[in-house]
Amino acid sequence: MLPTVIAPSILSADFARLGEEVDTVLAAGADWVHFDVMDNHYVPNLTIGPLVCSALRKHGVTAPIDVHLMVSPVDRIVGDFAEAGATLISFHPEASSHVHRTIQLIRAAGCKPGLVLNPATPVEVLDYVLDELDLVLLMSVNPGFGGQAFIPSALDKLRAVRKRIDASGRDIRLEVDGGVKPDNIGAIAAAGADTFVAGSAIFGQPDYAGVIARMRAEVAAAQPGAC
Ligand SMILES: O=C(CO)[C@H](O)[C@H](O)COP(=O)(O)O
Ligand SMILES: [Fe+2]
Repeated sequence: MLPTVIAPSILSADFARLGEEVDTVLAAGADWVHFDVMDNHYVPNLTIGPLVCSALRKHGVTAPIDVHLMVSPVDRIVGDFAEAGATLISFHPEASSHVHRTIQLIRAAGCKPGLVLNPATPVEVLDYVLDELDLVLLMSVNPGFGGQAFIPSALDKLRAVRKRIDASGRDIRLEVDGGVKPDNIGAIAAAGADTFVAGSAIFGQPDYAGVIARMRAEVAAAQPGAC
């Protein structure tokens, strides 16, 4: 199992103080910044784009920026995010006419590619492309909004994807996104996730360091050997 990554979703941060919020959450022990891009087309919400990613880099953020593109069509925006300083770029297969090509586009732009599975997207979408990926992002809510409840069937799906990743023999991260909280992260970790997105659970209360520490402790208890 790869080392645990906690990736706070800035969707739930105070956008009026975004640089400060990101500094604070990283100082509180977060590993990555999860950056949700919504286009009011693929999902019924509109958020932030490459300008904001680049502004965070200019502000001095050096942590990995984990860009989750909920944008259709996706290809045209990949280069803009690579230039803006994205580290990882994940996209939904439904938003690409040629999934393999989009993965190559992300890698050629110098970023790590991830494929996102919605709650109703079958795991077979990973057939033929898993070996090309650095990350599988499994949605445990329908994309578009923060603060939704974790969909329990995501646990079985995590186990199924974990098996495929282990069988591949490659260091592919398994990230879970949506409704992750200190009281369910242990079960999520036990099902095979190593990378945890949490928005409202972290930014929704004042002690970011306390929540992150609790999450790490729950993961460590569920996955002996994880840190
Ligand atoms: O991709 C997302 C929504 O589409 C967000 O990353 C996700 O919902 C995180 O927020 P929360 O932890 O509050 O559920
Ligand atoms: Fe996300």
